[in-house]
Amino acid sequence: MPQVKVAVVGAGVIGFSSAVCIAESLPNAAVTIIAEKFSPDTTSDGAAGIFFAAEFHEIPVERQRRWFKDSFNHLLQIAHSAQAPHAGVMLSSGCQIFKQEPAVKRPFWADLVIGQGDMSPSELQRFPEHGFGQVFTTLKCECSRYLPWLQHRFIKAGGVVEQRHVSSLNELCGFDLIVNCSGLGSKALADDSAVFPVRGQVLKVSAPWIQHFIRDSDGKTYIYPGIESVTVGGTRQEHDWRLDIDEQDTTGILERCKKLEPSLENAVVLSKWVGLRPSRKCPRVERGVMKTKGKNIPVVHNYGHGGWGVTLAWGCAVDTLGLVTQSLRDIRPVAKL
Ligand SMILES: Cc1cc2nc3c(=O)[nH]c(=O)nc-3n(C[C@H](O)[C@H](O)[C@H](O)COP(=O)(O)OP(=O)(O)OC[C@H]3O[C@@H](n4cnc5c(N)ncnc54)[C@H](O)[C@@H]3O)c2cc1C
Ligand SMILES: O=C(O)CCC(=O)C(=O)O
Repeated sequence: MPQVKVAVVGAGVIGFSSAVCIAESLPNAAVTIIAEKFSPDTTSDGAAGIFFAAEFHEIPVERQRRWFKDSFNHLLQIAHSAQAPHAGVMLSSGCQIFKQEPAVKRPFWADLVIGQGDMSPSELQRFPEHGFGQVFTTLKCECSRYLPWLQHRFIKAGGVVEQRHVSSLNELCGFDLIVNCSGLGSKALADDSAVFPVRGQVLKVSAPWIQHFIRDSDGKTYIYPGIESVTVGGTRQEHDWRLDIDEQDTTGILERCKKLEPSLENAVVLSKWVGLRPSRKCPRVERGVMKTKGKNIPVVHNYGHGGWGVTLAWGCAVDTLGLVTQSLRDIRPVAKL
């Protein structure tokens, strides 16, 4: 019989990863995921889902390496299994190109992906405006498949799913512990003014001959072949809440991407999409407490992953599980978890 009631707010890649980790690891926790939007309507659903990350300067790099490594190794196992197409996970090889050689040539995750190395001058000839590049094989996780797959796993582990808007975490005072994975919603739910949107527009095109990804290091031009289509992007517009398609952005994306991959001239545009990255100076993965109706309810926050939520989701979920376990030990020291 479950002894502790846990609410996870948010059904994007951060919420579902956390909920699955908790439900599968703590058999005595009854876990309910509560969210306004589920797949296919979350921000996570539209992400290209490439495993890549920028460094957050306020978080120890070792912690970020652990997030990346835990995520990468977990999804690599899925990529090498028969579950891969169902989960939307695949290996993806390609290059990141730079106008000039960067000051930091090796990102913190360089040795955690596969076969990272510098491009040779002859490989770079394809990109006359770029003077430096790196090739590597990483993962791509398409959340429009991954989220339903995680939901299935969550329900199999005894999890319960509830669709509704939460106006305040106080509404959840019937639970013993709350895990807040509400992304941009944390601006209101956690009263966190540091959370802001970074608007991103991408297109999905049909171009099955494109097999390798290309990313300009400015983060605004990328071509990511996926399971059924190629994602081309993008934009990074800070504090921009517009969710409608901007046709000027569409034109700019196609022009920039065709400069890197001229054969896109023959691609057919299948769809256009805008998402708001739940951004913050750095993600918040930490314990807090909510005082309500004379009770202290532990809250574990896991939000604010900006443009890297798919990449960091499993690693942050493992950290979240650790924080949940510590919090439950504080409130139920003798209970079996
Ligand atoms: C164009 C674009 C491309 C991207 N590409 C990549 C990529 O290639 N690789 C990568 O790693 N990342 C990428 N990202 C970033 C990634 O999409 C995000 O970091 C990730 O989706 C964040 O996940 P999340 O679960 O925190 O948020 P979301 O997916 O936004 O989920 C938030 C959840 O919280 C719920 N919620 C919020 N407020 C409330 C409330 N008050 N009541 C109830 N429910 C609430 C929502 O309904 C939703 O279920 C991209 C983003 C964009 C926009
Ligand atoms: O930046 C990238 O290369 C991948 C896409 C992404 O993470 C984003 O647009 O947020």
